[in-house]
Amino acid sequence: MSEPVTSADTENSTQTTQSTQSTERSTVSGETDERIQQSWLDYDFEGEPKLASKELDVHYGSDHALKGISMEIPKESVTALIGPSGCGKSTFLRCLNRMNDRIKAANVDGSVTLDGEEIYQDGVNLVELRKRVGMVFQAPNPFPKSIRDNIAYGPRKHGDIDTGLLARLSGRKDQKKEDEIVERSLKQAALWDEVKNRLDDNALGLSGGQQQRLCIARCLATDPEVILMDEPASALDPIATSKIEDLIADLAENYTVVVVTHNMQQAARISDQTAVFLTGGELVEYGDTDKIFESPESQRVEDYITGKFG
Ligand SMILES: Nc1ncnc2c1ncn2[C@@H]1O[C@H](COP(=O)(O)OP(=O)(O)OP(=O)(O)O)[C@@H](O)[C@H]1O
Repeated sequence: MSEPVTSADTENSTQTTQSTQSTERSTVSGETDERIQQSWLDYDFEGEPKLASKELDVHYGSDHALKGISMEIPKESVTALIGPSGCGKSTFLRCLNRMNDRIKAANVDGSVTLDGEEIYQDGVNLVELRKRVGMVFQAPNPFPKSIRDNIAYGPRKHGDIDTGLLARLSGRKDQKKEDEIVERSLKQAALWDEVKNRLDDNALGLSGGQQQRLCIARCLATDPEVILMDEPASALDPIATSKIEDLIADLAENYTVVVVTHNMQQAARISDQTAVFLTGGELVEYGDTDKIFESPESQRVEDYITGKFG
């Protein structure tokens, strides 16, 4: 097991030994504060982790946004990342498919592995990585193209659908493959029945909830293994939100889903495990969702989930 890298506060020092590796005492604002150094790498689950971060630090210039995050994410499950605004949830999510590489000020140190392979090593093909680890954003962002073109865009770009001259001239076979991918992806995203008769309409004509399911279908079309979702339902009404939540539960049967949410009830409803980040970019607690919400180890986590701050 690797070294403890993340610290967390508790007042009730009844922590299980499962994730506690050493303790030290310090005084904060005159009050006794038990600081516990913890590694969340030993969160106990069956099988190999799909993703693992080790001692992951992110700076934006001099701003230390994530501090020594170590955790393992089980495959084919839903992992929720919760915590107050600015605690680094989105930053952590973006580390999992190297989207932070696109942010000039971002400096990432530490390790992230996908199926045991380091994604921060030289020579990693970022297009291939982001095909395996897809992403869905907060605001639905369909391309201003037809529903069909939105779904087929990725597979065409990755060469899963041949768009070369020969394919275009011989036509039918390639069209059949495209039709199959479009239908499969829309069905997986629970949108097929609503759009099957208007695949050539502009995607911007769909409702917000439909657009978000289209974006999920677009992500699924390239056959990812992991789906990262950054507050995928925060812009949607309750009915559309409930459809997205049902969809996330279904997707977890075949995909590893990591979802950032501000909504704690949503995290409790949809996730198998929950990671609680708190101000300062620390991962304070990580474990089974039921345990986190019913009997967290950390007083700070309890205060956060009971609404005392955040
Ligand atoms: N592109 C960026 N450039 C500079 N600083 C950034 C950038 N993105 C995030 N930060 C900073 O990093 C810290 C963590 O931000 P992040 O967006 O990851 O938090 P979050 O928990 O997802 O917040 P929210 O819930 O409000 O979306 C914040 O202090 C934020 O200001």
